[in-house]
Amino acid sequence: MKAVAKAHTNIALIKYWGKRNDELILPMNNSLSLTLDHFYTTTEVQFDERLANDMFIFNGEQASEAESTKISSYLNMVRQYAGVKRNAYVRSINHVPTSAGFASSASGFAALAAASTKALGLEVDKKTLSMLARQGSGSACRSVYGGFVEWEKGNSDDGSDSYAKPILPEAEWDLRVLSVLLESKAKPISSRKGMKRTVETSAFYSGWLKAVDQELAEMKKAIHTKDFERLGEVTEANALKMHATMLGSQPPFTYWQSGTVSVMEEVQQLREAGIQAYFTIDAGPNVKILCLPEDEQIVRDELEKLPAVKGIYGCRPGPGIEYQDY
Ligand SMILES: O=C(O)C[C@@](O)(CF)CCOP(=O)(O)OP(=O)(O)O
Repeated sequence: MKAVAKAHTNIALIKYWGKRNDELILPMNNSLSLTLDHFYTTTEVQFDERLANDMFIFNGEQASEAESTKISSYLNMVRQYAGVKRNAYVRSINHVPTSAGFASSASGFAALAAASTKALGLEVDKKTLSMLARQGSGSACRSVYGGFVEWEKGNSDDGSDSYAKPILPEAEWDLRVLSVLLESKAKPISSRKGMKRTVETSAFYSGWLKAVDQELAEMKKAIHTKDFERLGEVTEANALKMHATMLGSQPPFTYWQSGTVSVMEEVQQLREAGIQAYFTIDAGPNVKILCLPEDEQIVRDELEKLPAVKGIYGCRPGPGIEYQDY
């Protein structure tokens, strides 16, 4: 059987930063994200007993050795879950401007989880799909739903209570997320490595955990009351706390570059001029800016003046996983 699924990227507003179980990808804290419309992955999966081994075509090319190993071990987990041994043909296309600074692992593993289970004829509910996607990459579990989504960290050792749940559908609040692409020099430390070093060595990690639940509660209140100013304030404060934990790690590290800081300063100046713009930053130098639709153009105009800005991609709240006919 063959199946095709489409999953969108998401941007965390309350960050997932730190695991309590590396193997099952179980987080230390709850996180909350917004699924985006523009950036997505479409993945086709076909299981066929005639295949001698798994085959991957990624963005039209044979996947690298490292990529193939990663996907194959993920498919082994799905095969074990389904009780089958057949190999698979996987064709994935990332509609994410490769350098846009949006990690495509979230949309990639969400689409792979959906297409592989569907290709095996499994009817999995969204909770199960979220738990399967989580085992590919933590943030992928949130892309199962559209709009605002919370990832419940869970407390069990087997991860059976660690999955995403919808908070507010994408059609309910029309915001903008501008992904600002900066000239990035060094290859940042991967989020997986970065969070591991932080959990194991950071002098500030306990402060992160102490603050995050309160910030999450404040953000959920801001979403339910559509208080954009509060949403932005909490988003920015949470991102800064996450990045502060890295500065307290051994050895210390940061993803920020001079261009990152120049965008942060511009956002502060926009607010002083009365424009409601707020930033968040993930495991890389690029910055994502939250603003209201009516302010998108002025925010773009000001950011484009910055020498470090190489591109700006505008996104709106996007949908959850979709299966495609073929
Ligand atoms: O997205 C967020 O909540 C915050 C971050 O982007 C901050 F940078 C981390 C995402 O980590 P991910 O790539 O999911 O890690 P994995 O589970 O080790 O694969």
